[in-house]
Amino acid sequence: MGRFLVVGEDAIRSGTCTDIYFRRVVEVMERDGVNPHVTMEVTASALPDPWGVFCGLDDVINLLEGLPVDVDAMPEGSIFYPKEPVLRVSGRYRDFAVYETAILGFICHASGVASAAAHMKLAAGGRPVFSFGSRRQHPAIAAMIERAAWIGGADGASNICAPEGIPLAGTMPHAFIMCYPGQEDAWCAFARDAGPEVPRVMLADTFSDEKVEAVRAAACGAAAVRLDTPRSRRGDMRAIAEEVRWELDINGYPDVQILLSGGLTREEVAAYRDIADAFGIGGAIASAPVVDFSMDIIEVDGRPYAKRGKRSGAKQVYEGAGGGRVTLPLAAPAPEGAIPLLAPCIRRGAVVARPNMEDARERVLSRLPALAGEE
Ligand SMILES: O=P(O)(O)OC[C@H]1C[C@H](OP(=O)(O)OP(=O)(O)O)[C@H](O)[C@@H]1O
Ligand SMILES: [Zn+2]
Repeated sequence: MGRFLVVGEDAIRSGTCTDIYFRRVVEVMERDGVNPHVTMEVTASALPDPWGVFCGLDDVINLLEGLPVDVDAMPEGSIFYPKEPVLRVSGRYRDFAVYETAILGFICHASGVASAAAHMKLAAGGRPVFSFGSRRQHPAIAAMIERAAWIGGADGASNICAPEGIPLAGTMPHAFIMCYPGQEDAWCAFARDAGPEVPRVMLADTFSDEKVEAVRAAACGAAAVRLDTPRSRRGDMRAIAEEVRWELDINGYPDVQILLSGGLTREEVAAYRDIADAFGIGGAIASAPVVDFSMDIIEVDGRPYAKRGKRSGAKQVYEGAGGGRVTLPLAAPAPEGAIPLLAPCIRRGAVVARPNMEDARERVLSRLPALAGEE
């Protein structure tokens, strides 16, 4: 273990970062010479919302590359529904058993974040949503969090360690304001000295009433004000934002925008999207509940075989022209005109298709309008 309590890549890659029972049963099976060829499928029996966004496949492919397994999966960014297989792994059980923990960990966490970002994006009704919550998670996974938020549809991320290609978004912390004699000193310093590419978004909730500070910040060159009003003062946040809008307009700042942040929920974003110009979302995306995926044997030595509660046999998920979905046995004929969603990713250890972050994001964004009706 290095300087921080973080499990390193080697431990993950070697299968050491796993649940002890996998190691124990593999040892028993080794002694008994048991190692059947199995096919396992990953499904979520239930979801907090009608649908989720599949994410985290990139890490799974990197993990399994080179192992004697075949992997098929929905592309990252696919919308999935309860009980639909999103991933399938085939091989001799002992050759990949210990990786189940990491496989599930990668996709449960990333899919939870991406799903929350997508639902938040829908709630915002087209208004920009920025991922401000990497501070709500362990820093070692900041890049994963921001990648998943971006794939889910977030319009930018606050953590500098976000993967290349994700626009960085940030404003200013309250601490900055408090390091200057007064708000104007801080706002004017920011307006004057921040880099030319930095949007002049200024906090307008530190010491005085938001509508007063907003006009004062606008006078210091704010292009937008961020209202991060503490819960103890929040009351009717909508009314506060409406007043701020009114005062900015009547004082000659109709172009100064309003960015809301601070513990915002999906419901609040939906309620404020007509009065706010953008949202900074932390915990509601970064700390979203993980998707409760499980990984289950559904074939042994080529025969359908599943435990209670799971459907046996390898499956394919088809999407029809109108977005209708059906899950059929893999060997069944494809419905006319339907698109099969699970595609080969690894064949005998060789990667045949590698996820692409931008393709995944586009896959989500292209589906969001149709999904609005399913919220
Ligand atoms: O949705 P949340 O989980 O609340 O996080 C969203 C915002 C709110 C928080 O404000 P503060 O805690 O006031 O931090 P700062 O003053 O540094 O902006 C910080 O700016 C986060 O980026
Ligand atoms: Zn603050």
